[in-house]
Amino acid sequence: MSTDGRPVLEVADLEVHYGPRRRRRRVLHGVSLSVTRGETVGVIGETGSGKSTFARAVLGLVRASGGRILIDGEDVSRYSPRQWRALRRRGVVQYVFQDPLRSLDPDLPIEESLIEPLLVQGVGRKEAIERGRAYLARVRLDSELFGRLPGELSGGQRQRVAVARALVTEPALIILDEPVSALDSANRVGILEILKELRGAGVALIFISHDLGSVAGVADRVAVLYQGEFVEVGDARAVISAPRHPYARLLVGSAPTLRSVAASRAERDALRALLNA
Ligand SMILES: Nc1ncnc2c1ncn2[C@@H]1O[C@H](COP(=O)(O)OP(=O)(O)OP(=O)(O)O)[C@@H](O)[C@H]1O
Repeated sequence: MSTDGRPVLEVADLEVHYGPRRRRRRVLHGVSLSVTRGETVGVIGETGSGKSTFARAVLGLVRASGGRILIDGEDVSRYSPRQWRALRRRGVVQYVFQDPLRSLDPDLPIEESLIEPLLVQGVGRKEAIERGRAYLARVRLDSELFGRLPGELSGGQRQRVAVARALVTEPALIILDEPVSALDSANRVGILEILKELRGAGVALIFISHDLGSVAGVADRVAVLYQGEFVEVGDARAVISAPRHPYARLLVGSAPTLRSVAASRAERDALRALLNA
């Protein structure tokens, strides 16, 4: 891991509410997290705990009702929707969703999808293609697939393209919201390996999942979200081997990917190898 200790993301006392005034409901409460360059932080929690809301707030897709968000040193807390759009377009912060079709234009060949953010940034087409291809190779996508439409790829291949697309602008921070949840076990392990490799590249990653097993081998630190609050944040190995908060203990004790009979032996072995590497 290469980290210079400088926070790429600083979130302090974040509050998010949903709903109109009288039925206003608090979904995130006093959430604080800081992520440094080259660091991967896993955010885990059960369904409805507020994981996606956290991601959406950091991407400016939902408005925070309180607290502060600093991205690469810039206070974005009071940004207007237009400023947020400009920030996302600059490619400083990128995202990968569970369903890669959400981040890829179904009518654009994948190579075009990949170079689009670079063209928006003013990079010339020739250089954009070169850089795009380099990232597709990095996520181990066969060059004969570059001209295909997203619908002509498998789910795992599409997710590799989405990861390459997130990387191509060399962002400071990538937020991955359940990036492997929809994949079969072979593709899941493939994407986890790629994410692990990224740790050495200086990019900060936030890896959101309900599944501790997926996060375990990739994250340096783990933050456990419970009913809209981080109840435990710490070194991944420490949280996994000796969780302190009762809810974290429950999560660790029932981590499905590491324990369930539904997970194949090959998947469990591969995850253990990642965990021990
Ligand atoms: N746009 C919205 N308007 C109102 N309530 C919402 C909205 N989006 C999410 N919620 C509610 O906020 C809470 C947190 O949702 P969120 O999607 O952040 O949870 P999550 O931890 O990502 O869950 P999952 O793992 O199922 O995706 C849930 O109770 C959800 O119903």
